[in-house]
Amino acid sequence: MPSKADQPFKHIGVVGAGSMGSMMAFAFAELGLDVSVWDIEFANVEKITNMAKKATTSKGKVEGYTDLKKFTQSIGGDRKLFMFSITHGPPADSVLGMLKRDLKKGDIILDGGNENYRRTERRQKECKAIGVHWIGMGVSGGYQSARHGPSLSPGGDEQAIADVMPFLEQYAAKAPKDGTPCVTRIGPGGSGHYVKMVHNGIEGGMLSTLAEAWSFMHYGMGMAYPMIGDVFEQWNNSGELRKNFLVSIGADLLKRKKTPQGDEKGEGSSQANGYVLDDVLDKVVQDDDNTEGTPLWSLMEAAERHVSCPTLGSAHFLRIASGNRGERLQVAKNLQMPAPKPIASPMDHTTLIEKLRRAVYASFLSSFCQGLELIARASEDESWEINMADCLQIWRAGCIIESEHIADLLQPALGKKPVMNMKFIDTVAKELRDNYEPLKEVVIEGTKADQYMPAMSATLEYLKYEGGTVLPTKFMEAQLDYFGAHGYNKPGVPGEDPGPVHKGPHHYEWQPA
Ligand SMILES: NC(=O)C1=CN([C@@H]2O[C@H](COP(=O)(O)OP(=O)(O)OC[C@H]3O[C@@H](n4cnc5c(N)ncnc54)[C@H](OP(=O)(O)O)[C@@H]3O)[C@@H](O)[C@H]2O)C=CC1
Ligand SMILES: O=C(CO)[C@H](O)[C@H](O)COP(=O)(O)O
Repeated sequence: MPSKADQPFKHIGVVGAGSMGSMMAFAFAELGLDVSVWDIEFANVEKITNMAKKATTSKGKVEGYTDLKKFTQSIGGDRKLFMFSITHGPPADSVLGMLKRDLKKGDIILDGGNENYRRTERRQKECKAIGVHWIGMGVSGGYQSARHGPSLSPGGDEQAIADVMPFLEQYAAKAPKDGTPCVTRIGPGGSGHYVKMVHNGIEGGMLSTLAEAWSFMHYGMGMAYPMIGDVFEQWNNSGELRKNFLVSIGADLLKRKKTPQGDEKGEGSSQANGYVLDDVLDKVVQDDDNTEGTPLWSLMEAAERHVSCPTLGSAHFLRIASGNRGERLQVAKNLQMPAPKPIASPMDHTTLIEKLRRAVYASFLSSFCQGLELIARASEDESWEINMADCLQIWRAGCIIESEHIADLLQPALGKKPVMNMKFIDTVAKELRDNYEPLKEVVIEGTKADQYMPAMSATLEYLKYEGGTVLPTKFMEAQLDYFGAHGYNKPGVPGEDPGPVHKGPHHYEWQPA
């Protein structure tokens, strides 16, 4: 890892003092950089200025600005370095528009927001015209990692990224096994934001899977929160789900009791002895208010690039249905669906929990397979030459999808050449095959008890049809030919079975028009 002396930037401008931007500012100051922070809201700037007064570990200064010109002028050095951390889309465009007049040739802007890669590429072109480098950089791990070291996926100009790499390597999370910084140049253009988008798509599949497992244990097996927390803790300690970030925070979350004082803002305060989780409603709304877009973009990309990502898709549609609770409650009155009920399984408790663990693993691994296949497809289409093993390396720490066993399984099996279908890899296929039966049993038990299992059941179907040899699409293809003369291929005919992915030469006149 480079020393601080190799780091050419001594000052950085952070654009946006939200949850992420403010935490990044203090992390940079701790690394010894002077930090100027700009935010459109005076209250945000005031907050960060007050925090800076109390910060004891900062080696550099942290100063806040609402005046953009004063902000840029405050940043020292021949070349200015910025970190954008604001809401994607028009907000980021409008701030770049205002900032542009104060930028000079050679300046570098790292966009640490979750931005759509096409917009990133547009901004790269706009900035290139004035000699400025716009680097689309995924920053993963939420505000805690932003403060202590996230997983970073920069994409864009090779030299500009090489110039900031010593700084990024200092800032990034370090892989627990060997201390390697969880950052690498992903590739040109919008590839860095693309990889972060897919990271969040995988994250969506995993979040839904784990929520389904929690619900299965709580509503299906009658287990209290701390008991489920113990199960998650055991899962996280060893085996296929070991050192898994979402499983580990799940264990912590399930044991968090309310206290008379609550947190520093009084949230979670109660004189009674409940759990903080009791206060959380079943509404995920960030897709509705358009502040986040990554899982949605992942799905749009999957559909457009013809990559089958049903675990990510089902997870996302659950989220969408959850957001409009008002509508849902109205529908509930009409649909009269049975509520999840206790699971009446012949399996004993320990056996069922073990099957559930393996079902969760199958769904997690399938989420990775789907996401990685999307990266491989995009890398080929866009000529990005993404090293897929590098993606696993940067996901080893500091990020939400951190999963030690999955990284140990996938990283050695991947390399520079994109693997278009992860199930071609024998070790991956074996793991999926070995965990198919427990996944099936869990989905059956859950479905019989009206449990919610969108991601897990989508994974089950995915495993079946991805390697299926007698799919029902035989009948679908015939119907398509019946009403649309779409043409079909014939079984056993050389050049047709399996043949290329082309329209078949045969049409049967089922019903003359
Ligand atoms: N939270 C997370 O876990 C992660 C978030 N990200 C990404 O980081 C970025 C920041 O997220 P986060 O800190 O969570 O979000 P916050 O909502 O806390 O911060 C958003 C920032 O964007 C600013 N902003 C919004 N609209 C405008 C506008 N029109 N003009 C100028 N500034 C504007 C906000 O300013 P103000 O408050 O003054 O309106 C605020 O500083 C987003 O792109 C997000 O997708 C990436 C990884 C993880
Ligand atoms: O980027 C993130 C984590 O990786 C952020 O937490 C983001 O807010 C998650 O939102 P979404 O699920 O909508 O992507």
